[in-house]
Amino acid sequence: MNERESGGPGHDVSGHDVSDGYDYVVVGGGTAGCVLAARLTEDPDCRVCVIEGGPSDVGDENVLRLRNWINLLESAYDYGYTTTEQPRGNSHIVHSRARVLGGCSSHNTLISFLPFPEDLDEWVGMGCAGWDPVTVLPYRRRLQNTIVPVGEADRNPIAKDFVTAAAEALHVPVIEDFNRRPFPDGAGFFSLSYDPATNHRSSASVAYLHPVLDRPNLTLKLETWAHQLLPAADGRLTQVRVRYADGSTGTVRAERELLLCAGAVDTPRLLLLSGIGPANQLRALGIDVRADLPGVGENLLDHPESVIIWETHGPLPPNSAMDSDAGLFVRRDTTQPRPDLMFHFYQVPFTVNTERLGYPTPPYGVCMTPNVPRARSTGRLWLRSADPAEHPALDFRYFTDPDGHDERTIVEGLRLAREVAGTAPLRDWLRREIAPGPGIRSDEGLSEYGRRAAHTVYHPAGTCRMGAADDPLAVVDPLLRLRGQDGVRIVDASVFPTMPSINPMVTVLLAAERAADLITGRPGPTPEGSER
Ligand SMILES: Cc1cc2nc3c(=O)[nH]c(=O)nc-3n(C[C@H](O)[C@H](O)[C@H](O)COP(=O)(O)OP(=O)(O)OC[C@H]3O[C@@H](n4cnc5c(N)ncnc54)[C@H](O)[C@@H]3O)c2cc1C
Repeated sequence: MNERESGGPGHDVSGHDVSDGYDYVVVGGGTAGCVLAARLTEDPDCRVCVIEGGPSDVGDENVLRLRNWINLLESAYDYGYTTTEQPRGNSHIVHSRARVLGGCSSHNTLISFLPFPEDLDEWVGMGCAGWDPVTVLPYRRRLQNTIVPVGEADRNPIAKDFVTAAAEALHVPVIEDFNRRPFPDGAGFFSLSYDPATNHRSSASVAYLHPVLDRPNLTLKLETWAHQLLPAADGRLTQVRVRYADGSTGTVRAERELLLCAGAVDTPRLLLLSGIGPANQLRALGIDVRADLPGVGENLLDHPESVIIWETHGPLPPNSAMDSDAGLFVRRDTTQPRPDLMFHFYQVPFTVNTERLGYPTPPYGVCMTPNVPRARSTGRLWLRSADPAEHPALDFRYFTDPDGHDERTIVEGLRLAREVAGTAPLRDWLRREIAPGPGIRSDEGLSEYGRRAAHTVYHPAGTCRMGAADDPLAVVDPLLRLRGQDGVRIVDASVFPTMPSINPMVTVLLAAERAADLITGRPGPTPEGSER
């Protein structure tokens, strides 16, 4: 498997990879990469190579068992990116990104929401023709993941009581299936990509790759790190330099296209290391500029959240799918059709950020994590050096939007969380509020606490955004082709021009399904009038 290079950078080399080549080389066997690899190898004559930095998930119960997700954070399955100093937020957030086949769909919580039609309308408004809801949402019928509402046996009594209390306190409906139709607000158990009988993931890897691993036209190169894109002899950018697990290096060539699916941190990182990005930044690091694309690494999006924690009167019943099985959507701006505040309810106390601020960890507890569905603060990512091993800098610029929308959303979220907690039947489980504590009630106090205890919902996106030809920060066109370079497309969360209001994994899956059609020319699914 580990072919050694026999030529220099920028030239064809005579190793196995380059002489044989593949039709498509998928860089990153993550959420989007698994979809593409499975779809493209449906044609037995199409040879596909997947380069994945992490190990296989096949037979690995650590990964496959959904409820173990929290133990994968900051483990050997995690690249563990950090942030730059966040003057108005929390500088200590670790941005977990999965290092395993299936990518983040192999270590996330698999909450599965379709994007709202208006989320996709926004993309069209940003110049992304062809990404309208009528075209994109019917791809839900192509998704191979098993997406189901949390199973009855996994519905913990306290989570049920949270749903009842939230609906009662905030006058929102209880929603049985969040994916049935668009909703302005509501409380309920989430839909998850999992098997309720076994608690096994229905990740992109499980759903798309496991069934086709024996296809002779599919090659997986695991624990293999892509660190530079190179042109082939014809000038097309279709070669990629890789480092194998044993430290040897090689070059892998795509005869048709390179498909970058390394995610919202590593796809722009790879482009920058290949001399594609803001020219001044690259020159300052001594990297030869191949293309001045100012948008690479810009538009770093996320869903920021905060946390409010209660101690419970005693231990909770143990059943759960993944400890955050229910949630709440609130629409504060009633002129809008979509919610503008979301909560996850955790039946465990999530104290990683509050402990650092000096709050105690209760023996038994729960928390709510209000988040900002369409945050207005955007950040950027850049290389710290030309060393491919050094992590890039991630500056999310949390809570810096000039009109204070993001901070206000968190403050109002903390207040609404207290209303829910004060409502029966949830109220009867709770002994006392641990963080921020009942003494903190002013807007200023709640904002200060909410921002310092803030976390991420782990949804970075947008760093190679898709856009029209006249968008100076667009990195790919609406066909996902890298601007100004022949032979490369990007298919992952980095192409999102704006953040969908919901947890984004299904949007990544839909985008990858659509990308497979864009690549092969296969027609998309027929539109339906009432998709969802
Ligand atoms: C802890 C956590 C919880 C989350 N929970 C949810 C949730 O419940 N619901 C939801 O909708 N979203 C959730 N998300 C977000 C969601 O999982 C991601 O947005 C989505 O999976 C991203 O898909 P992707 O294809 O863009 O990237 P990824 O799935 O991250 O795939 C990137 C792949 O590329 C590989 N790679 C990266 N760089 C290289 C390189 N240079 N060479 C070779 N391989 C490389 C990585 O190993 C990885 O496998 C969560 C994320 C995390 C981290």
